[in-house]
Amino acid sequence: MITLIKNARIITLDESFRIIWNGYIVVEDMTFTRVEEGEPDQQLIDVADRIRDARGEWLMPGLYNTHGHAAMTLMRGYEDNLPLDRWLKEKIWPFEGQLTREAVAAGRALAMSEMISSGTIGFLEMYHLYMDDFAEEIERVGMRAALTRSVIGLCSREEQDAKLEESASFATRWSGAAYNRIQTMLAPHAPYTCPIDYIERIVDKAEELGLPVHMHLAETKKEVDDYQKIHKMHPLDHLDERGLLTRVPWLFAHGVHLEKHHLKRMSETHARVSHNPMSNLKLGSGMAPLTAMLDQGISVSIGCDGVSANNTLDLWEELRIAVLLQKGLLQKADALSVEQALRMITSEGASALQTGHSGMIKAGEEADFIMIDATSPHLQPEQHIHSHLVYAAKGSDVTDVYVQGKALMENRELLTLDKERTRFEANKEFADILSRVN
Ligand SMILES: CSC[C@H]1O[C@@H](n2cnc3c(O)ncnc32)[C@H](O)[C@@H]1O
Ligand SMILES: [Zn+2]
Repeated sequence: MITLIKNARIITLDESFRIIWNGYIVVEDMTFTRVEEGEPDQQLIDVADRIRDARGEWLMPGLYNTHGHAAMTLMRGYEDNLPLDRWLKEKIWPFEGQLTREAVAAGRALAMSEMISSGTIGFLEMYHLYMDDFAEEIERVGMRAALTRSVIGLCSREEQDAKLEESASFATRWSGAAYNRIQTMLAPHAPYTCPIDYIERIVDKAEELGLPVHMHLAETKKEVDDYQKIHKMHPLDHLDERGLLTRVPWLFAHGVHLEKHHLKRMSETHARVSHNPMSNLKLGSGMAPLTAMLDQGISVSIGCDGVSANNTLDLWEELRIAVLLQKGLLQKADALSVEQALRMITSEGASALQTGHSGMIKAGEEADFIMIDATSPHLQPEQHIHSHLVYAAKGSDVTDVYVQGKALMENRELLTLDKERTRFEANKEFADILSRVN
């Protein structure tokens, strides 16, 4: 199957960061075979099975959301004013205790629907319920994902081991599935819910299986202060003292309360960070030192976290708040470039998920791309497209989403999810749980 899309503005976000102002792409099965400037020749037109005129729409890499809990879309607006520890203990965990298999599925369908609609093609999922169901659904829907069956270790040694075993067997089962669109990691929830010995056993297992490890880290000051009182050190120093930072590739979520020496160590050990500014603001957790992380050479990508702490899965909004926060906080108008910003939601996100995609538009790469309606007033004049993507674009500007050459959305219509049914199920399941939890 050969698809030709012509008359597109191609925002490659490749190593050269070039824009092809009028060009075309050729997709053969799952792969870009040509990404070129100008008009396609007649020979190409003759062999193409499908030709589409993009009429100047912008064509760019899909976005990556590198930390989240998809089922939590069901809890959108459920609690807006509590800090993390009280939010978890008083609201989230009791609600999650009531989640049925159907409710989890409804929340996840809603999350995927929201992500695809706004141009996100890949995401990291950290959760503990019905992960096989989710993997099967992602395979069917066509997104990319790094999946973790996460564990909380506040239980007996036997229970900890059983959870780790379940986590590892899930990871082994799904690693590389769906033509490599699905990858897996192990994921202790956080240092305050997983004793260090347990984290060490998780790292042992990850090392044995060749998997990365994902964990919430230093999200709130309270959590770090409490940890210091008990262990006399910061959680990251504790991981380092045990030699755990160098044994596996780490992807930490948050990293709000870190000192300079932590950033240096993270850089030295190639730890990655998923920066979640909206969640950190909404839960009153603070603001992560994003610019300092980038200055240290740390690979930083962006995550929306659970919707109940955000309250959307719109990565455009998330990126904008990330950039503006740094500028305001540092009183530095050039704190971050648009190139650094866009890489965080594309190539850095792709590398964090480890699905083997570069997150760039180029020949030879798997054909993942999104298209953006460039006719809206807020994207004019069109000259500074990179700037518009960071400072003006919205999720609703995205019209088309393709992964491995397959359309997940065309002309704003979702093709692998039923939007109306998803909406209905989410409302039904939320109402059902609410009647039991309150
Ligand atoms: C078992 S991992 C999934 C678990 O994590 C909880 N959670 C959601 N958001 C956050 C956050 O920002 N920090 C810490 N924990 C969080 C939630 O209960 C999920 O079920
Ligand atoms: Zn989280």
